[in-house]
Amino acid sequence: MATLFDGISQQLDFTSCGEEGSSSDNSSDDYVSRIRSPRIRSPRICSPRIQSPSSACRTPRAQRHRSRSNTLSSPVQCTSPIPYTFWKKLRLCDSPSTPKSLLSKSSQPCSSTKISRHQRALRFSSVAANHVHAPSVNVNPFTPDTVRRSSEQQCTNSSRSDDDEDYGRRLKHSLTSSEEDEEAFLPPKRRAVQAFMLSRYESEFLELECIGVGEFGAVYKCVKRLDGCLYAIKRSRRPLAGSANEQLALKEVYAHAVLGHHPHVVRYYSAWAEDNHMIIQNEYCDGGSLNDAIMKKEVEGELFSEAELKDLLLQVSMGLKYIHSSGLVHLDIKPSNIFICQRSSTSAAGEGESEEEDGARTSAGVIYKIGDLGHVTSTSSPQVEEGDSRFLASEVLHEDYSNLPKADIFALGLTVLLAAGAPPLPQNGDEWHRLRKAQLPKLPKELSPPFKGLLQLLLDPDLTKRPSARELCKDTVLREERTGRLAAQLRRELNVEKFRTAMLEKELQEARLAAFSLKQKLPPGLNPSDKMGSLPKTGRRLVGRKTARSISFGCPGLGV
Ligand SMILES: Nc1ncnc2c1ncn2[C@@H]1O[C@H](COP(=O)(O)OP(=O)(O)OP(=O)(O)O)[C@@H](O)[C@H]1O
Ligand SMILES: [Mg+2]
Repeated sequence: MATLFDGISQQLDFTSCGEEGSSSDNSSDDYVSRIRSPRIRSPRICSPRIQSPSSACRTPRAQRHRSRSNTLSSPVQCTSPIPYTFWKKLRLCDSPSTPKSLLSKSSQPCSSTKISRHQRALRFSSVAANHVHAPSVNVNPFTPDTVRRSSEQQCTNSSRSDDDEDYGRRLKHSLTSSEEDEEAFLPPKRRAVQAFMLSRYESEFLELECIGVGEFGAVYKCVKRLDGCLYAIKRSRRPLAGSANEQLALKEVYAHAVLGHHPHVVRYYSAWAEDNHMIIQNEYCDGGSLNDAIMKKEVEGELFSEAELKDLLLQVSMGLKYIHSSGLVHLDIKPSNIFICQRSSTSAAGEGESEEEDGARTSAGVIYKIGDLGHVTSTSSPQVEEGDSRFLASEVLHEDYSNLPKADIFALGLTVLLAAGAPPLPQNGDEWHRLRKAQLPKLPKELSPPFKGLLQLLLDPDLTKRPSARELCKDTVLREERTGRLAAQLRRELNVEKFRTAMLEKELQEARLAAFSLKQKLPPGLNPSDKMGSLPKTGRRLVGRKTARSISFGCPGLGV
């Protein structure tokens, strides 16, 4: 996030921030038509549900994966940095094409006169006032309040039919009576993801490159014009309003917003809808995805060491522990949804960071973060949209949602096996079933029996035997590496302190000897201690005669 973009000189020109009513050559129509031109053509995707292991695993995801290579190569998607002449027009302040200026124009169509600061403020407040009447506000289903209310609702009202009309009526009531706020937490008519802002994306960000294409859309590495930091901006592939994908997009935003900051969860900054596309601004992870790292190792003929694999498992477990403790489950854990930050930055440290996370930060210089929250759902009232069938636990396939966190643990086990060099996972067939019986695939390098045993446990068909994320964080097999590293670090620090103490003792000894010989050489009556009065003769001490006197020779804290 904090990396400065230095290849292109940024122009944040505040000097001409000015009068939005002033004339300009730039036509806003031209601008709007430009931003409306679709960037991405997506292939058709069929129904997302999985019915049985054999047919199932040919999920839309599988098709998406196949189509990804095609889409990746499309030059249309990977927009290169906007030419200078183009983005110069999109600067924050003086462009007539910014959302702000377009807003002003629309609210005062015939004005070509300059607008005073005061007038402008009034105009904006009247625009805001108009929006006070806008009725629809999304209800985030993952906030603790909503989860509590919806489960209470389920208990007390299990027989009630929740048809749309009913929700509409309740939502209407909730808007008219503050006492009926409770009602607003029932499933509302959602605010559609629609174009209600002009291109904030282009005015606030400079697109550098396309860094990934997935089910949801394309992800771009961008620099924010205002703060100069890098972000990953995820943009939905196709217009979303009313589409099934709208739900996925909203889920991702809801989950991010509720989760807040954690060192092992990709950080979320903002989200908005633009030209019917959902746009999500996330932390940019400079090491790419774990999938990229695995492929790179494969190409180079290298393997993750067992210590690295344990570190991966431990870090992702910490992220999962956080997600699960928030009453949510990820349901799409896989290498392409785990991101890597190479730097050991302070941004890795998040709120509520505990000792174990602190350890993660200082360990190997690589921080793993869970991303892509498009499948997140709550554990108490799950709405399951199965993720990639290759990583799907069989209980989820059989619609047993009683312990969904353990499905994440299962997927994490397979993720670590892939990092350990396992062959590509099957989407169905015998091998698919063997993995669900905890039969590990052949690995290019044997793992130690305790670690292998732990991985086997993660895949256990009896989900109660799979350790929870919390238990994994404490597991001695995973922590021994870290404990060993910590012990070595402490040993180094101890040695430094010992050396420092020895040096101080030596200096002290020399100083005492020097003082003693000086005292010997001086004639009686010229004893410096007498002159300075700091060392009165024993017989003359009036106070503290029985206590030993200490003298400092420039070694603070060390008494003689
Ligand atoms: N924060 C990020 N930092 C760096 N790269 C990212 C980031 N977010 C996404 N990417 C890249 O974009 C790819 C797709 O992102 P993401 O998984 O969020 O989208 P998706 O459409 O849900 O993908 P999929 O369908 O494969 O799960 C990732 O595999 C990764 O290569
Ligand atoms: Mg993904």
